[in-house]
Formats: sequence, structure tokens, C-alpha cells
Amino acid sequence: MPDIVSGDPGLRLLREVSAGSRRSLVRALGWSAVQAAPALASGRMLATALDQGFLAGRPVAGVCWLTGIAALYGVRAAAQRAMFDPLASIVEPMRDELVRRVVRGALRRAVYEGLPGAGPDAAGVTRLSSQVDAVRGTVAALLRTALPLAVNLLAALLGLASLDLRMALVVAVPLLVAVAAFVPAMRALTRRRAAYLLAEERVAAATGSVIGAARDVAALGADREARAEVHRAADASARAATTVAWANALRVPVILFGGQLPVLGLLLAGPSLVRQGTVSPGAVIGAVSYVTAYLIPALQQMTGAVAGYWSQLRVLAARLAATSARPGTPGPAEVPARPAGADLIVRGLTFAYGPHSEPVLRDVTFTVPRAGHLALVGPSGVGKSTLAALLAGIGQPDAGRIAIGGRTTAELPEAERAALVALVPQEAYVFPGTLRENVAYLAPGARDDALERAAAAVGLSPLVARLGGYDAELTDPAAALSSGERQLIALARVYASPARLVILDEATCHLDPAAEAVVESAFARRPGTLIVVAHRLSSAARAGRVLILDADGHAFGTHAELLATHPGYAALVGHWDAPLPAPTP
Ligand SMILES: Nc1ncnc2c1ncn2[C@@H]1O[C@H](COP(=O)(O)OP(=O)(O)OP(=O)(O)O)[C@@H](O)[C@H]1O
Repeated sequence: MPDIVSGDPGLRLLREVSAGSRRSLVRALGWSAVQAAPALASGRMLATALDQGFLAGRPVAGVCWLTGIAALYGVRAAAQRAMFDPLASIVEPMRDELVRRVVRGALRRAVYEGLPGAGPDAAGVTRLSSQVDAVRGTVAALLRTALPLAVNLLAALLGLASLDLRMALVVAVPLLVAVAAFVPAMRALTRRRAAYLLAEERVAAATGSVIGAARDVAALGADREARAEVHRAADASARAATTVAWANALRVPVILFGGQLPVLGLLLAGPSLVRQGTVSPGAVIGAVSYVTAYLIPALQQMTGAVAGYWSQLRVLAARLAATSARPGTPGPAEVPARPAGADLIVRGLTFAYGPHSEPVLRDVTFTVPRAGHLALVGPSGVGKSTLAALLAGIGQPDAGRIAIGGRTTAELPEAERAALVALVPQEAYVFPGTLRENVAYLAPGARDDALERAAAAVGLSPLVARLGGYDAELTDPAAALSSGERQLIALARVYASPARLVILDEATCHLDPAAEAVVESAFARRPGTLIVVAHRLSSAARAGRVLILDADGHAFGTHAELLATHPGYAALVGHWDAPLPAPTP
């Protein structure tokens, strides 16, 4: 997700939504300047307290100067409090405008690009508006930290220069070198932190989706895949955390060079400056106090909290930019009813079950146009079910991409993907409950006539009649129904769903060839794209396109083209075509 990590659209979005906040920003800067009063004057006042007070035998004068420093801290506290007002005037309108854009974007997607009958993504809107709140909190924290930090740095250097220009140079040169080295490194650090945040989210998403889909995972027998997906996400997150830790280690040399080295410089140069009589002992101690009280903490904050807020903000803002709509975005006349282009595009897909295992799929590339019908064929164990599962979003490719309707399976929100794609596995899952609950499982609230249409299309109606209608209780489906009957229920369930991409993974293997033909023709007529893992010649011949996977790789074409050009396909078809061996007496 290069956009999310580099974050440019996000920064553009933030600039746009905070365009009206310049005056508040100037006020916030003004209060930051007031907050910097101790950073500007305290070192100098400390020097005076020593030189003209305690070291001159006038402790009362010394105490008065120290009281003056305390008073400056009182001013700083008041300015810190006053800062909240301009900050609120920046972040609250920004939040309102972000919420407007996010909700507008979600509604636009629901109205112009959504699935028939799917409705607006209310959960998505809630999720996004909580991200907006996170942006608001992060922007506020960043401004509250970074503005005073920058002004404090400047003020402390000015205060130091007012004590003695040479001492200011001893401090400023290494400090500026350290800051100059850190700023470009911060870009890499931001990228790594952003990648880490995303990796952490993927762990949460993978775990959440596996737990949420426990029933489907059991139904599909996908527990190994589910475990592998969570492991992959956790490993990626651990790797990202290690890279962040290495990048964070950069802070140490920056603080040592920019903060501790100046202290050493002052302690080494101070005595000789004092002996020359050009600098007072109080001035040396005042200079050291500027570095230890302001510059070192500022460096620590800059390389720690500020860099952290910044990377978090870029991730959040880029994500909102991807889902929000600007005012005046095109209406229905300009927006295509569905994303343009092919329904399913697979490019360079490579997948292995473990980090050290051989890839099952290597560099697989093909395209299925919207409403197309593809047969997936190949010898046993070659990876057909693996490919079918990846197309359905169960697991993510190690390399390459799968895009459905213009969006990759990684980008599609979980709920949207689940509504868009349906996979029917070889072993149909019928759960204890009524027949209606089973058939309407992917189309909750569907009326009986819609269920009846689905049942009629796939050839389930006779079984519905035999069981006594949709209210029939299936208490022990595995015992009461044959494998073929369970397959018909699972097929009617998917037929009745809003899915636009249906994948049948040997989902008709327990049906006779005539019943299989009824099912496949019904799905081919149904709006949407159909992929069938085929195990019969008739099934492959019915599809407009065939993808064959074999030990040498993969090939893609029509049944006739592959038959003429691909020896592996011809052999497979010959094998399917071979007459059944005569039964042994
Ligand atoms: N969860 C898993 N973990 C590790 N290896 C797996 C897993 N699932 C499948 N495999 C391996 O991946 C390879 C491809 O399996 P897959 O089930 O995708 O093949 P297939 O072409 O669908 O086979 P069949 O036609 O027999 O169903 C096989 O070698 C299989 O052992």
C-alpha cells in the first residue's frame, strides 16, 4: 500500500480540511512563544543569580532572581492553558469537515458502487469516524508538542547567544548537525513506523476475521489456512517491529551528538573562558542549564513523541483520504454504476504455505471479464483449491495481486469482500437449524419466493418438497441428508446471496452429470462472474475460458485452444474422457 505509507494524499487532505485555520495557528504560535519565556530567559537569570547574588555574597539578590525564574514558569503554565483555545479552533472544524467527507464517501460508494441490496456500510462509517477522532487527537497532540518544542529550541539558542556567542556556537553547531541528520532519517523512520502500525492492524484484522468466521472456517475446513494467515500477519508484524527498533536506535547518536556533546564542550571550554575573564562562572552554569533543561529534552521529544505522532498521523490521514469524498465529487451521471474494467484480475500471484516451503502457485496471471465463466483445471494437488481460496480472500498472496472490481483483496473491507465473493467448497456445510436458515444464511431477510427461485435454479425444489418446506428442522444434517443433497443446499444458499463472484470448488462432485449441468448452467445465467474448479470434460467445455495449472506452470485459453496447443490439457481431457473400467466380477 504505497499510498498509505508515503501518505501524500493524506497530507493533502489535512491541508485542505484545515485551510481555514491559519489565524488559529498564528494564535497557537503566539502562545507557544509565551510558553518559551523560561527557555529564553532562565539560563541568563540563573547566571545573574550566581554572579550578582550567591557568588557575590548577596544571597537575597540570588533568591530574588531564582524567584523570577519561578514566576516565568507560572507564565508558561498560563500560556499552556491558553493554547487549548486556538488548538480547539483548529482541530474541531477539521474534525467536522473530515466527518462530512468520510460519510459522503461511504454513502457515495454505497449508492453508486455498492452491491445490490447491500445498503450503506454503517459499520464502515462508524469505523471511519472513530479514525477521524484519532486524527483529531493526534493533530492536537502534535501541535501541542511540536510548536512549543520548535519555539523553545530557538528561544534557548537565543538566550545562550545573549550570554556569550562562543558558547552559543559550541552548542549550536553539533545541535544543528544532529537535527539536519535526523530530519531526512525521520522520513525512513516514519515509513517504518507506518508499516509497523499497518502490520499491527493486520494482526488484529486477521485474528478478528478468523474468530468472527469460526463457523465458516469450520465449514470450509480452512483451519490450517486460517492459522497460517494469522501466523503470517504476526510474523510480518514482528519483522516490522524489529525494523522500527533499529530505526529508533538512531535517536541515541542524535541525542548524544546534539545534546551531550555540547555539554561536554561547555565544560571543557568554560574554565578557560572564565580564566580569560571574558565569561563569568555563572554564565557557564547558565549555558549548561540551557542545554540540559531545554535542548536535550527537546531533542528527546523530537526524536520520540513528535516522530511517533507524525507517523501515526500520516497513516491515519492517508487512510481517510482513500475513503473520503471532496465536496462536489461527481454524481450518478459521471460515476460508472460499477468499477470499470475486468471483474477479476490476477497478476503474478505467488503463494507458499510456509516461509520455507516451495510455492504452490508461482507467478499466476489471468483475467476474467465481468460476468465471465472460467473453469480451473489441473491434476490433483496442483493448487486449484489453494487458488480458489485466495480468490475468495482466504489468505493473502506472498507476491502479486488479486483485484476484484478494481480493488485488491487486501484493500477490500472484510464485510464488503464477504458480500462480494462466495466460495462453495467440496464438502458442503449444512448446520443444524431450519432449511430456511440454511438457504438464507448469506441473504438474511430474503423472502421465501427469492429462496424458491434459488432452489428451483439449482434443482433443490424436490428436496424442499420432500422435507416439507423451508420450516423443516434439520437437526442432524450429516445423518439425514446425502452428500449431494447437502451440496444442493449450499449451492442454493450461494445462488440466493448477493455475491457477484461465485467460486465452485468441486462443489458439484457428489451430483450426477445431469444435476451438475443444471447447477452450472444456473450459475452461468446468474448475474456475476463464475469460477468452477472442474473435474469433468463437460464442465470445462461449458466455460468460456479455461485455466490449467500443472507442474510446468499455467496456461489460459478457450477449451478448443488449449486442446489444440497444450499437451497437458489434452492429456487431462483424454483421461477424463476415458471409459470407466469394467466392473470386476
Ligand atoms: N493448509 C495447507 N498447508 C500446507 N499445505 C497445504 C495446505 N493445503 C494444501 N496444501 C498443499 O498444497 C498443494 C495444493 O493443494 P490444493 O488442495 O490446492 O490442490 P488441488 O489442486 O485443489 O488438489 P485436489 O484436486 O486434489 O483437490 C498440495 O500439495 C497440498 O498438500
